[in-house]
Amino acid sequence: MDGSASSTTTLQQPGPNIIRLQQGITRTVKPATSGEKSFKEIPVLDVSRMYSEDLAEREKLAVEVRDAATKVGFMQIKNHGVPQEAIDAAFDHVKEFFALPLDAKMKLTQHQNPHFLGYEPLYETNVGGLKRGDCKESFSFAYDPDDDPSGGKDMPAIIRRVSQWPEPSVVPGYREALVKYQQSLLALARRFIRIFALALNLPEDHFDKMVTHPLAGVRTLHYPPMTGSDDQEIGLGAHTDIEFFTIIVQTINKHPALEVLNADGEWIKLYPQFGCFVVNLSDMMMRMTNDIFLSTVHRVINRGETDRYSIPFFFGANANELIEVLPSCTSEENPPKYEGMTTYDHSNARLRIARYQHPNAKQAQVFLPKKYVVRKGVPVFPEEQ
Ligand SMILES: O=C(O)CCC(=O)C(=O)O
Ligand SMILES: [Fe+2]
Repeated sequence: MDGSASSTTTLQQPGPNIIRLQQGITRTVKPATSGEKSFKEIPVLDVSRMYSEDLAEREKLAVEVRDAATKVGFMQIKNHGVPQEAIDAAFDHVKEFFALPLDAKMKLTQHQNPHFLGYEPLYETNVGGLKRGDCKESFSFAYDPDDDPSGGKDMPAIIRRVSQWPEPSVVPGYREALVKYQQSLLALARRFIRIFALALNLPEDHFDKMVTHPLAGVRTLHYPPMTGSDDQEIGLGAHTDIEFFTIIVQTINKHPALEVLNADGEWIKLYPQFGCFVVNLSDMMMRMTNDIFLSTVHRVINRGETDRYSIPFFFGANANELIEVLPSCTSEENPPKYEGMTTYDHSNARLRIARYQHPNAKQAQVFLPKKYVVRKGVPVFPEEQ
């Protein structure tokens, strides 16, 4: 699904400090040498200032975001403006859905959807290359321009992803509650990306035209308590996410479950605070910023006896947008490390590797035809029109 966990993989270690993830991505985790200590906790930011009329307030927040983005790649955000009722309603319906018998859920299997949308049962992915794999089940749905009151109009049909939903009688109100939650998160993400623009020394509206029909998919997740006493399963193995950033809400259980890898190779537990979202930067953000902003490796382990639920919202640019390294992130000593790439090509490649059991994963990759590629809404290859 859009921007979802790259369900990456295997912690093989070719060298003592190199983590090799499934997509051929490696992360070097080495003790910080610059005198600056690697992070030991995840910062909490009060983001109410993004709604301030006062630019100076928004800029102060941008400084904090830049600090978290360059040092940690993760943050918790409080006072984000999403009503608690929308969150509660989403969780109520998510719990009801996952409590259905397996055959009812399998009617929505991702294998019958070309865009990897729908239901994925326990152990379908195996991010860590373990004997049993990832002890989680999920349901994913995509951005639908018809549900977006503030955008969607210029979305080419070729990049539209159609979701599958349960019949309304199966879990009454499921689709409505989740789409409502998605809309709230979309509004939040469009606001928050303006703070990222400031944090990157860009005009505040720099990204606005790039997120008019964005990747804004949602994945609902259920992690039952892990059963095995061995270490042959995990909730979700170590990976990085795909798009610009992910916004996660989670049930708060006795044992924290989400863990974030620091530069010393230590797994730092994220203690979720009530009323906060977790925001983690993802690979397209890291690529666009020439590795200045970090897309940090993370994993989930559900210890204890309680079921855990979480709802990540994956936010990326319009799929037909060409993403290039930002000039504000380069210099003579630090030239661009990456070529431009559309969000479409980037995400599809990643999803296919992660969902290796999906029938489409084996077909040759399809790239977005050049005539659809835009830079802030303007065709990049007008001669192809
Ligand atoms: O369940 C969580 O808290 C995190 C899930 C996650 O990392 C993902 O879906 O990419
Ligand atoms: Fe993730």
